[in-house]
Amino acid sequence: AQSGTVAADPQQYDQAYLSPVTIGNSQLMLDFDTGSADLWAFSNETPASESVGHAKYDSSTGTELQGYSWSITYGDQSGAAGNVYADKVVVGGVTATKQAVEAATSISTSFSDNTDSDGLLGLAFSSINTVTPKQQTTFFDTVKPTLAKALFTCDLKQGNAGSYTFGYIDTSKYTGSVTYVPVDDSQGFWSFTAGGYSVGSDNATSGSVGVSIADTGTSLLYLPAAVAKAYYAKAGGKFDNQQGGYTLPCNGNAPDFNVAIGGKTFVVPGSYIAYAPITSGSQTCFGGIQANTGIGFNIFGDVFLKAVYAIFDVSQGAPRLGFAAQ
Ligand SMILES: O=C([C@@H]1CCCNC1)N1CCCCC1
Repeated sequence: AQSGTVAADPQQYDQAYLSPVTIGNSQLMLDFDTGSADLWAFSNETPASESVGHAKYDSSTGTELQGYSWSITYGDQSGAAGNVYADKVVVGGVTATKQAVEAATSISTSFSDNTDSDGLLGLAFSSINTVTPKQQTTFFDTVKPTLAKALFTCDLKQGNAGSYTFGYIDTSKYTGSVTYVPVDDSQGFWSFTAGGYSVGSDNATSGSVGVSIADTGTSLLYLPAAVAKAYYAKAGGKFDNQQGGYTLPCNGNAPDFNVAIGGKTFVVPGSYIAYAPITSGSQTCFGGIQANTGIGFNIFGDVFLKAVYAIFDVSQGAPRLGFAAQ
């Protein structure tokens, strides 16, 4: 049975985390994304003008799936599209001998401009994979039958390299016990329900955060508008239309955000929520907590995930998420 671990290296401000992946004879840095289900990469089929500074998948090592294509648009309206190959994919020593690899023939500017990332490796449920005419499986679903345990874990860190594991839980990576909650995979996401919250030392959790997805590919923590408002009222922040979200002082006094999941309270340090100066050198920071307006559910992105050890587990049949303090 297979198991393995791979580094998750943070970009500036932990905007995304990139991991080395070997596809055929190509080595690329991919953004592991539990909020989508396509493995796509810059490739020899991507226009040179769109792939400056990127490592590319050389599809000559793959077997083209004739007549297959893919096209994905993300929540921020970025996207990509192209052709499909079956090829060998190795992640941290775990091998998928025939993984659907989606070679990009067109890519939106936000991906072309981010030269740290050579593509995405989707880890949501394969039910939202975009390949047509025959939907393909994610890397995790492809290797799942061969894994020691049908699970993967995520250990992201603030400003430091973290890791993903496949097939095993690294008990040295967390403190205390793991709290498991049921996952509703009906929309293709790792969706769970979060409970009460509190701000700072005020430990009387109140309200209910509600339906949320765990999304390693999203930088921030998107919460109900009322919760975001309550946080920034205590943090001395404000909604800044010009910045397109809440901002707050970078002065190190941002309060923690506490949220109950499965009856256990998890703490997001205030230092994670004073996310980044709005412009270099500014004393005003863009907030790591923002309102989920227009999304319809909460997104527990990297601002939350780097505060915990997370286990994405289908070993029990029904999918579940495990969270532990780190
Ligand atoms: O496009 C996304 C995200 C974008 C960032 C990377 N993860 C996937 N979605 C998740 C939230 C609901 C809408 C779709």
